[in-house]
Amino acid sequence: MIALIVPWSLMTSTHAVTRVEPGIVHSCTAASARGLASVKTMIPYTPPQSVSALPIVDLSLLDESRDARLTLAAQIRDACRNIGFFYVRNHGVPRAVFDTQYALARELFDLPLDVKMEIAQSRSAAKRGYEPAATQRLDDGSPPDLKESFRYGPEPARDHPLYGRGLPTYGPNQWPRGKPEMATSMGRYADAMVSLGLRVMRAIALSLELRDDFFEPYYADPMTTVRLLKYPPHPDHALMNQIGAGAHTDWGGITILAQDEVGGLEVRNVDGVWIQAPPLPDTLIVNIGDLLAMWTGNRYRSTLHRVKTSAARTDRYSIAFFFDPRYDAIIERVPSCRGEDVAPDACTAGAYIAERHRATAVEVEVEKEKG
Ligand SMILES: O=C(O)CCC(=O)C(=O)O
Ligand SMILES: [Fe+2]
Repeated sequence: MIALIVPWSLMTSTHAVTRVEPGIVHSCTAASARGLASVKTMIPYTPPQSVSALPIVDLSLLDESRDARLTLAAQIRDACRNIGFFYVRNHGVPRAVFDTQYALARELFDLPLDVKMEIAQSRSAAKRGYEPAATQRLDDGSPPDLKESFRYGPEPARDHPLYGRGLPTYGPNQWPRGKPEMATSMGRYADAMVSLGLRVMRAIALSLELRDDFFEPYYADPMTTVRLLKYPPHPDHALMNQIGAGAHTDWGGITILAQDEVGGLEVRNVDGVWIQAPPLPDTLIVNIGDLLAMWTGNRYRSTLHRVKTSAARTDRYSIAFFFDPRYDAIIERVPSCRGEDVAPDACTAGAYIAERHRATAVEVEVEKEKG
C-alpha cells in the first residue's frame, strides 16, 4: 500500500495560505525549526464570526466513575481533534486566586517603564521578566504585537543539572524592585496552575487511550511559564495588521488561559474561519501547543489564534500558563498515534521552544539587522 502524507497545513485550512505552520515540524532539531521560522507570510486580519463554537468540558469528571472519566476523555478527544481549544469548568481553582493574580498584574504593569525595564526579559537567558510592547512578533509577517507581558515560573534548585545553562525557564525569575511580596503571591498562582496542568494532562492521556500518568515523566522538571499579558485599547497609530497578539500557534504542551471580561481572543477553526473565544464565567481555556500536536502526529491540533485589541477604551488583561515538557524530553508519537501511514516524528522539546523564542523576538532581529 502506498503511504499518503497529507501536509497538516492543507488538512487544517481551506484557504490558500502559503505560510508553513510551526505544527508541521517533523524533526524539530533547532536547525529545522529555524528553517520554518524563516517563512514570513502576513496573516491578514479578517473579522471573526461572533458565535463561539468552542466546546466546554467539566474537569471534575476526572475524579468520578470510570464511565464519567471515559465521557470526559471522549469530549476532550473531539475537542482536540476538531479545534484544539476547549473551555474547562469545575477546574477547582478558587476565584480568589484569579482576583489576586489580576490585582498583582495591574500593580506590575502600572510601574514606571524604567522600573519595568530593570527586569527586562532580554536580560534573562531563562526568558523570565518584563517584555515591553512591540518586542515580540507572533505573526512573523505582521508588525510587532501591541501587548506587553511579564514571564515568571517555578525556579528549579540551583544545583539542578539544567539550571543556569542559558535554557528557557531553568533560571532565576526577575521581580520588580520594591515589591518583595510579589514573588510569594505570584508563586501561589503558578503552584495552582502546575496542579491543574497535571490534571489536564491526565485527562488528555486518557483521551489518547493511554494510562492517565503517561505524560508524568515528561513533566518532571518541566518548562513552565506564567505569562501576564496587558493589551492596550486599539491605538489610532496602529500599523496595518498590527493587533494585540498576531496569529500564532502555541509552542509547547498545553496552555491554560485566564482572561478578564474584555474579550478579543480569536481562534481559527478547521474551515479557516476565525471564531471568537469570549470569556465565560468560571471557566478557563485550554489549548493544544505544537509539541502536543507532534506527540499525536497532528491528530490533535495546534490551532492558530490571535488577540484583537479592543475598540473600547479599555485595557485587557489575561494570564497564560504554558505547561511544556522538560527541556531534554524527546517528543515522539505516543503509542496510540503511531499509524502505518506516517513515519514517527522525533523532536527535543527544549530545542523547539528555544527556537520559537528566538524566531519571535523583535529585538534579536533588530540586532541582527544592525550587525
Ligand atoms: O491573551 C490571550 O488571550 C492569549 C495569549 C496568547 O495566545 C499567548 O500568549 O500565547
Ligand atoms: Fe497563544
